[in-house]
Amino acid sequence: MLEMTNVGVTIEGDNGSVEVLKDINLKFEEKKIYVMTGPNGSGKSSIAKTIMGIYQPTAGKIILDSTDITNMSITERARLGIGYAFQRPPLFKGMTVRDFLNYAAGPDNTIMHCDLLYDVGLCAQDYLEREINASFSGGELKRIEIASILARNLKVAIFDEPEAGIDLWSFQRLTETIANMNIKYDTTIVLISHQERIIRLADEVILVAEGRISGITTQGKILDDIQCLDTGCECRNNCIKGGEDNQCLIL
Ligand SMILES: Nc1ncnc2c1ncn2[C@@H]1O[C@H](COP(=O)(O)OP(=O)(O)OP(=O)(O)O)[C@@H](O)[C@H]1O
Repeated sequence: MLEMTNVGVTIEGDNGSVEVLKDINLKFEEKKIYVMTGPNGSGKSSIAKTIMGIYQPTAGKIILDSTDITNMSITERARLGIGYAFQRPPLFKGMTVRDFLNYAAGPDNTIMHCDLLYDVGLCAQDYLEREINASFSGGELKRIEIASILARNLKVAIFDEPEAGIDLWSFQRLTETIANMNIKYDTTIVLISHQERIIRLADEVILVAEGRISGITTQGKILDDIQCLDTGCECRNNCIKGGEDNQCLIL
């Protein structure tokens, strides 16, 4: 289990300090799928980065299976089995897709490169020997990043807006793959998303607002709140139509 207790994060920048997270208390259990959702700028990615060690807590504790990881580096946390697929994946110049997946999976791995790329909707033959440079589209980069997380047998896998840039056809396969990862390896999965189809995967939905946890609820409750009206052209309550496939999004 991964547990955050009273976690706060303040970042020192050129224009003074910014308190990005305040008093975060969360428990992520094994084998469960969590979806974190909330308005833009509410702190979802910051929670993910704090779990991964990219941001260091300025208050509170983070415990993974009774090990205190609060002050551990990104590398140490990665070794313990925490993985984070970025919202905007970085480029890895000079590395081919094959090298990158091998690096992610670690030495002596037995990963099936073709299967991994298939799971994210890419054709292995077209991609494996290509260098990960600026010639890749945003959607391609995103899928390769997700494949690198699927390559690892993780305790906690965090996917930051996995749907961004992924077409509708590949999306179906991707959600099945994420759900299978959860069953096959007992991985705790944390998905950051505004999408109804992602929320449908959730055992629990975590609501984030203004750097705090504003609620923990079920997918049923959230989906009730964001269902479209029968006319199919409006969303209820505090939601609007948007996104690439014109879904209802939580404001
Ligand atoms: N390194 C940083 N320096 C300064 N401010 C930061 C930093 N990281 C995050 N913030 C601020 O903290 C707030 C939360 O950002 P975060 O990226 O966590 O939001 P989010 O909920 O993931 O948003 P989105 O849905 O738009 O991706 C924002 O106001 C952001 O500008």
